Amino acid sequence: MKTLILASGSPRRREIWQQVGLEFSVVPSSKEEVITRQDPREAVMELALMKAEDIAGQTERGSLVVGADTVVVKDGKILGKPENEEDAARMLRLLSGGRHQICTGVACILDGQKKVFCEETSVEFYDLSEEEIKEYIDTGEPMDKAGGYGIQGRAAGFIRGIEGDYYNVMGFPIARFLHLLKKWNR
Ligand SMILES: Cc1cn([C@H]2C[C@H](O)[C@@H](COP(=O)(O)OP(=O)(O)OP(=O)(O)O)O2)c(=O)[nH]c1=O
Repeated sequence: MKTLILASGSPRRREIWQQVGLEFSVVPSSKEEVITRQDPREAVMELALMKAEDIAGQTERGSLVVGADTVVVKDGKILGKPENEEDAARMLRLLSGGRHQICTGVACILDGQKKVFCEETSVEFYDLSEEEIKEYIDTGEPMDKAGGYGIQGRAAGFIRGIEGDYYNVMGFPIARFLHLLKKWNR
């Protein structure tokens, strides 16, 4: 097995990798995330690749470096992490009572070889009252998460349904990644 490096500071991604028994090191990229593309799939793949390239330049041969980036997409518009509590409330109001998508881009680099993909999951929210939104923001949970919520936390109570990979919503499509690794090792 190659040396695996997770180029992400996200505690959720670390948990998911640990859950499936991967052995890896964490080396987060400190590159600033600037979304320049309108197309969400292109945007997350570009950012994931930027994070992986940043770390791949500092690693030894034989290291597989993996970067990822997650955004929420509502009516074609990208929602990243909220800038402040008011921004989080705006995002949650937008997501209330409807369906949105989560796009996670994943970029893998091994000795200059690159593989990049994007996984999409659809999530539907129940209607949220202003009081629920305020209470949720008061927990502090929305602030470091795309779209202002965490499906793995209290926002579990907002979810009417989900179509696709749950772990993709949490920030990393683990099964598709492992499938890619198996094919790569052949
Ligand atoms: C929608 C949603 C997002 N998130 C999180 C996953 C990601 O950590 C975060 C999106 O931010 P990202 O910019 O993808 O990742 P990050 O800043 O946490 O880490 P790094 O840049 O070092 O790779 O939102 C959840 O944890 N649960 C959810 O339900």
